[in-house]
Amino acid sequence: MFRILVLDDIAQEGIDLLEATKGIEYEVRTKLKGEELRKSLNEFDGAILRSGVTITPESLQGNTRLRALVRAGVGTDNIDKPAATRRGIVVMNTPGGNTVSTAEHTFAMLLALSRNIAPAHQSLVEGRWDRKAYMGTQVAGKTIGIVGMGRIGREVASRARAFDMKVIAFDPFLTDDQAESLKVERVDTVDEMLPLIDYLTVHTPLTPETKGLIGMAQLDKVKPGLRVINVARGGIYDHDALVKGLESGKLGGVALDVYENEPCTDSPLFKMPGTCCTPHLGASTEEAQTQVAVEGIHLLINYLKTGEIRHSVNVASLDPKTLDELRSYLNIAHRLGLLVHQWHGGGIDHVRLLCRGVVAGKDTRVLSNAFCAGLLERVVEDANVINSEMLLRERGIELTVEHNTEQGAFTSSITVEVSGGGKTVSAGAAVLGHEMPRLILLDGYRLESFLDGRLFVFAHKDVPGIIGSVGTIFGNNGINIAQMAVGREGNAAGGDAIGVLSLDSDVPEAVMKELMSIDAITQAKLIELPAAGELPSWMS
Ligand SMILES: NC(=O)C1=CN([C@@H]2O[C@H](COP(=O)(O)OP(=O)(O)OC[C@H]3O[C@@H](n4cnc5c(N)ncnc54)[C@H](O)[C@@H]3O)[C@@H](O)[C@H]2O)C=CC1
Ligand SMILES: O=C(O)C(=O)COP(=O)(O)O
Repeated sequence: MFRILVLDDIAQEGIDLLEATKGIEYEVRTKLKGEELRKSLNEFDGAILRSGVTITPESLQGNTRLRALVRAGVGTDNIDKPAATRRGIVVMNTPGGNTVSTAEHTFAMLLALSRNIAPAHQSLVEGRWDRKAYMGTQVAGKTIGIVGMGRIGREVASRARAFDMKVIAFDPFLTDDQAESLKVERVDTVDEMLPLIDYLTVHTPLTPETKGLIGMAQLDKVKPGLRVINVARGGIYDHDALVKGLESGKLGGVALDVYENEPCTDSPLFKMPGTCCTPHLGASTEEAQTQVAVEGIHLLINYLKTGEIRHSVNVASLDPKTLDELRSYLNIAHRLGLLVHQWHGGGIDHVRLLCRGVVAGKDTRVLSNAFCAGLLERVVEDANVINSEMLLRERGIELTVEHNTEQGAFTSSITVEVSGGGKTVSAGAAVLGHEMPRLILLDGYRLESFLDGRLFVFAHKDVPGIIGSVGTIFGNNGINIAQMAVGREGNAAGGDAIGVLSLDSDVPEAVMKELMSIDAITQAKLIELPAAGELPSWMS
């Protein structure tokens, strides 16, 4: 049974979906913050939220249960993503669901500003019939500047064109070809468009580059009377510059849907003429809310039940097809991580992963995540496929991933090498048949061994009788050997070799000592791997 927490008001259709899904329990707890939020998050496997709740590092402090946070909407700026990643929590959003509604709201604001809709309505509420005071401006023939030509920016552009407006756009990722096909004029900087435009609308996240995009300095560059609209994120326009711009007439109107601190009920702008403000309503339509709630709940349930990751903003996506194709390779990558961690046994500073054959052409980021999870799992509490690569890099461990799509002896194989403390160990694995993970390489020696359960690994001199001596000690102590593999240097006896025995039971300390006393053995270790067919919780 998975438990899901609904942290914000989401559409009933999303709640109905939770209700109808077997194996899911849910609770709605809105307006949570502080300690109450922290405690609640630790009682659930997944949570869904909108912009009404803020997930800080403190909200996730001590969390051992939560696996996924889904934003029913676009902006995930209210979720501390590094903190979530560190805790192994995948963060997903529903990017397309509210695009059209937000573009429509932008246009509603633009038209409301142009025709003084809000104050004119208010004048009637107050019993005044004053047509002269509310003379407007026609939008046809005017020029609009759009900063951010992503999903919403493009929808706004197409609506502006339908209103016979000229569109000038800035987005660092907008190419000339795209601009041509979108019928917009592309510019290289925001400053370039400022003297040319009658309206400015922004559709970017709040980033260090977009924060204060319109500030005091920009007021000197604008065409006087510019009307500005922000339905993206508070802070993109500098608040004081907006006030100053309206007072001086440099700005002819300000429409805001979003604020630096929300909820925001107290701003000098609300009372100024020439403004039109709404309380973050861009995505608040029945259509958008139904779509983001249903999609968000699907994302949560699919991740918890199958491991499928879509629209993640903090880890690589893992769609059902890729998950299916890679499942057995994720499994061996994870097992290799566990194996080399134990075989190396010391501090690691460099990790190398080589994907070879068919698998090298797939999404190897998830494979390296699975390997890193295995590598850290026994030393870092809660290391998993979501956070392990970040944890590895935070510990100053360098990770390199190489690909070679040429097939070797196997259709696909994964080889890993870890170094540190003057020691390097390596291991390779492949999947035989349908789902049989096999160790095919250890410290450069070719062999073929099981990659599960309890393994006794011993480096030794390839001299006659060594296998017999090891077998006798295990036999005398009632420890059954299920499978045995030996790899050695070249074809001749007498060199260095490595042996891997699969054991049916544990090896007591005293027996290990006895084994280590065999002269020809130079190094031996007992390695614990998941049982055959056992998958880590994040993959099952
Ligand atoms: N008011 C509301 O209720 C809603 C607000 N939003 C906000 O709208 C914004 C845009 O959403 P989408 O279009 O869906 O996102 P998107 O990711 O499709 O588009 C964002 C665009 O901004 C561009 N960009 C990033 N940095 C830039 C910069 N410094 N200068 C110019 N362009 C830059 C990106 O290249 C991208 O094309 C987001 O911040 C989102 O949170 C989204 C939905 C509802
Ligand atoms: O999707 C977004 O980024 C939004 O800003 C919409 O916010 P909301 O879900 O309406 O709180």
